[in-house]
Amino acid sequence: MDANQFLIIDFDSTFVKGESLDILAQIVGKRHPDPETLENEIIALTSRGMDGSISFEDSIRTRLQLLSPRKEEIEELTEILKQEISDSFLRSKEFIEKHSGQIYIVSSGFKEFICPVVESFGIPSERVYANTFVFDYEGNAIGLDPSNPLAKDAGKIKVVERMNLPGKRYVVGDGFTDYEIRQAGLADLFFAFTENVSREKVNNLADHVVKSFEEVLELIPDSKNTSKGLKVLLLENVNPIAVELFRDAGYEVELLAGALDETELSEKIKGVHVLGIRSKTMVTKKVLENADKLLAIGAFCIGTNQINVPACQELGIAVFNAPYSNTRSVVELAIAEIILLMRNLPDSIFKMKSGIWNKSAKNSYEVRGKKLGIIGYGSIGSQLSILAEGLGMQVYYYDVLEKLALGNAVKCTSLNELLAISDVISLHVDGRASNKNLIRAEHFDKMKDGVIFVNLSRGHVVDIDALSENVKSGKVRGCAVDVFPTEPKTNQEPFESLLSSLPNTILTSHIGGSTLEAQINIANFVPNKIIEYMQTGSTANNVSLPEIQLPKISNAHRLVHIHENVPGMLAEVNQIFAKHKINVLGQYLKTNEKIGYMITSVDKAYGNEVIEDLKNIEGSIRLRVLY
Ligand SMILES: NC(=O)C1=CN([C@@H]2O[C@H](COP(=O)(O)OP(=O)(O)OC[C@H]3O[C@@H](n4cnc5c(N)ncnc54)[C@H](O)[C@@H]3O)[C@@H](O)[C@H]2O)C=CC1
Ligand SMILES: O=C(O)C(=O)COP(=O)(O)O
Repeated sequence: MDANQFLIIDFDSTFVKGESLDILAQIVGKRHPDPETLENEIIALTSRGMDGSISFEDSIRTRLQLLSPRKEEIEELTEILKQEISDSFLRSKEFIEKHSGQIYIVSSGFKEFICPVVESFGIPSERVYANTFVFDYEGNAIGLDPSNPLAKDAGKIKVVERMNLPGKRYVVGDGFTDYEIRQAGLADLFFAFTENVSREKVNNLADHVVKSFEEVLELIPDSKNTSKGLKVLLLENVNPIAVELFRDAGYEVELLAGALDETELSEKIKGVHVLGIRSKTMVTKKVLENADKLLAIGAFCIGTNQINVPACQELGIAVFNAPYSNTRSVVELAIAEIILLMRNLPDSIFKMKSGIWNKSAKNSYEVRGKKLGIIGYGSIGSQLSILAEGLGMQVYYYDVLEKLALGNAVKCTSLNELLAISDVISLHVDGRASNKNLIRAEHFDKMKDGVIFVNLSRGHVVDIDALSENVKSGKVRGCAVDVFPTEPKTNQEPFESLLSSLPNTILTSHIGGSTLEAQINIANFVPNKIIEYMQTGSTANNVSLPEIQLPKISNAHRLVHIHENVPGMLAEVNQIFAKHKINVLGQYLKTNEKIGYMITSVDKAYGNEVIEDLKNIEGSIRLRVLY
């Protein structure tokens, strides 16, 4: 626990297992004419006071009048309570002793029996806020000190207000009066403690319902680690650096070597807050329907076509990728393959390995002076353009978007123009669905005879049957293919392709971006973006939500509200802040055609109702609270 964090703990049914006055009723009952009725009356009054159905003041006064305990009976109660400390508090004794300076007991019970119990945990009486008895001259408790705020309704609120603790305050208790502290905006979180008793009404109002004190400690958002309890699932052998980064940031990480299919992932995704994948894992609508906790997806690669991004957008899930981390690796492989294919080397390398010497210049050419046609002039295409020019190639490109021609590259105004002019064709379009079979039989017909064809983009972009036919016929003199319509999920699964037995053909196992440099770059880039998003709400570089870049917050809360982009949303949100008298420190809103992404920084004081009201606005998709 950080030095600026404070725990405010209730006593009855929280620190100890039972309700002190109920136990006292049993003790007093020994000298009472009708002990059973007395006990039942006390229990009923305690319970009604606890769940808020009668005022606390009435509940405690009536109970005291009924009991009128004697001093020695209170001492007997103290001894019983020492034996009745809640199990999880006993287990956490060392923690409590260590942090006792930040732990306060705030109870509507009585100091006379609370102090001796909690003192053994290192909590001194100065940090116990509770009522005190008023005794008559015979030693009978006849009332309670009326000047103590805890003797009245809303007493806990007054006490905590006066304590004025300088930092984050977390209230742990089982009763409505404990929740009231949070409701009054005087606590940052309220934990409904159910180890001994569970009150539905109170649980419904809590930030967290916990079964033990250890659970409270797990959930306390310590300022260095706001990610406790958040789960990250990483698939497809993402570089271990990513695992380290997430773990260092406090996440619980599971790393699997291969991809998962839709059914497997639909099961595995449950309870996961962050999913990390590469190009193989399909994040479909069905997977997303099962993703009950998912906040962000990291594509540890460039392409995001494997993710249903529109569905993520509708669900308010942020999707991040690494748009430039493996660009150079793909380009270098493309260059290498173009040179190998122009020299007709793949087959002769293979022959040498089988002991066949074939020194010949047949079908072997330099790349210098040849025309390279690049389809898709994005990051990879344009980088290839520069390197290929460095080798003396004449570059032509075609892109659906207007792109700046780098160096001496020449823009083609149509795909057909590029196909007809190029000696080498290299595909670098993205994997959007409409690019399925972008290159098919009719396009091969338009290419030069003896063309070299390279595809390092996505498998479904090329009609494999048509490519195979054209390699067989010699129309395509050589091809390199790194990506396939169907690829194995793991290195253990077999690979089959029509292209396997073709001449002058290089087949690689989707390793265009698989260099150590690229994988290290990606493993640093993606987790950092996701961690930043989770901590600050910044969506810079994400591909599903509107982009907002924000600094870290201190001494404030940030409420992230993702909603349908409908008119009046900003006004509705701000009406709720106004209604609850919330001070807005800063507000940022960005929309796209479908959704709005709004971040509001507020000062610390806000109650659970604000959250509920914001969630209930029609068109709300998701609400996150950042500390
Ligand atoms: N083999 C591998 O290991 C790798 C493959 N890739 C693939 O390469 C693709 C391209 O990567 P970047 O260049 O970084 O992406 P990018 O988004 O910067 O570039 C793609 C370009 O293709 C253009 N385009 C899309 N459809 C087109 C069409 N039908 N005709 C003409 N132009 C079209 C776009 O306008 C864009 O300029 C990725 O989306 C990914 O699928 C990326 C990295 C590694
Ligand atoms: O970056 C991309 O889009 C790729 O295709 C590389 O995918 P990978 O991470 O090697 O599965």
